[in-house]
Amino acid sequence: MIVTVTMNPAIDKTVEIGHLIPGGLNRIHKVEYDAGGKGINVSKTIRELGGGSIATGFLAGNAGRTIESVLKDRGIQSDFVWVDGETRTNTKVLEDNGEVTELNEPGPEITPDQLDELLARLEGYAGDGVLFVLAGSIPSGISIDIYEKIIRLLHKKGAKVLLDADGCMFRQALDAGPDIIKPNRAELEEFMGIDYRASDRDLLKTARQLLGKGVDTVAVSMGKSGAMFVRDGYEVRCPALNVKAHSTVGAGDAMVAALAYSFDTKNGDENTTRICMAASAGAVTTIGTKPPARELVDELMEQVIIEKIGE
Ligand SMILES: Nc1ncnc2c1ncn2[C@@H]1O[C@H](COP(=O)(O)OP(=O)(O)O)[C@@H](O)[C@H]1O
Ligand SMILES: O=P(O)(O)OC[C@H]1O[C@](O)(COP(=O)(O)O)[C@@H](O)[C@@H]1O
Repeated sequence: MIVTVTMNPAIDKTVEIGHLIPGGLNRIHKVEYDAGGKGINVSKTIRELGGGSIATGFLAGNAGRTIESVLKDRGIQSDFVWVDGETRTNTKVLEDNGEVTELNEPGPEITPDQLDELLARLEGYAGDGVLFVLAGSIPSGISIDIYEKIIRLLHKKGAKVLLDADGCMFRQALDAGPDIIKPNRAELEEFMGIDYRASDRDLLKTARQLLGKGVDTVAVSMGKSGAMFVRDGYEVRCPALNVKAHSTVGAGDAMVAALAYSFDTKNGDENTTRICMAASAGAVTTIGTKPPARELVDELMEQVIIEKIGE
């Protein structure tokens, strides 16, 4: 069983413009709305891949109701804690050259009781064979060590955790030894404390260090440069697939979904790598943050090139 946890869901509003003029008048020629937020995107992609998950976290207001009904329509079970205020809207400004500027809102305020309610629900789902996906930012009112706390809580119950977080939350959560992580290049560079582009060798070295902290699998996504998959006895690098890019927003979530789906279906290392590369490339071809269709993922899996990088 997979449980996705989205503490800070969002309606993703993708606006397409020719070229963004900061400080000027920008006319939008297309708008697309999606039920989003990292864990929710993961649940949507798992569904497309043919798997199932329960989506939980916090929802609020009209935007929250829209997200809940989208999930229902897609056949995804949801169990959110309802809070006051309004679930955020994240605006993605997509230019003709493919560049995306993201404006992500902070999200509603969460009270200690509401957080306790979510923790109780997570504990209720936890057990052997259950994978929790903890993904994305946290709304106000919640301290940055929350993922670390949740990982410890879930591990006590025998569950596994896939973490996709950035900044301090990522760093702090590592102390609890999440089982699978998917940092992107920038997140790993920030963790390494460097302000230049890390080489593949640097990224590999850091990924190996993370394995030493109790992490079982590190997937480092590197945008159009592909990805690296590192676990004990399996170290590979894959160039990105050649697809017609529309919006790269949601590509990372699709990779997380493929990792979770693979864990749940006990896919081997090579198949996991293939489906991660295919699902994430597929997500790049879709409009807004829509998940890729399974048929496309199957086609793309055939094109994945896996290069061994171990020394
Ligand atoms: N332009 C692209 N063409 C093909 N695949 C891409 C492209 N951009 C991203 N991807 C795929 O999506 C994965 C995740 O993208 P990335 O931008 O690293 O993640 P995130 O969305 O978390 O920042 C990459 O590892 C790659 O497989
Ligand atoms: O919780 P955060 O870090 O603000 O991120 C939320 C945003 O990330 C997304 O899930 C996309 O993430 P990726 O591009 O990393 O896959 C959007 O749907 C959402 O608006």
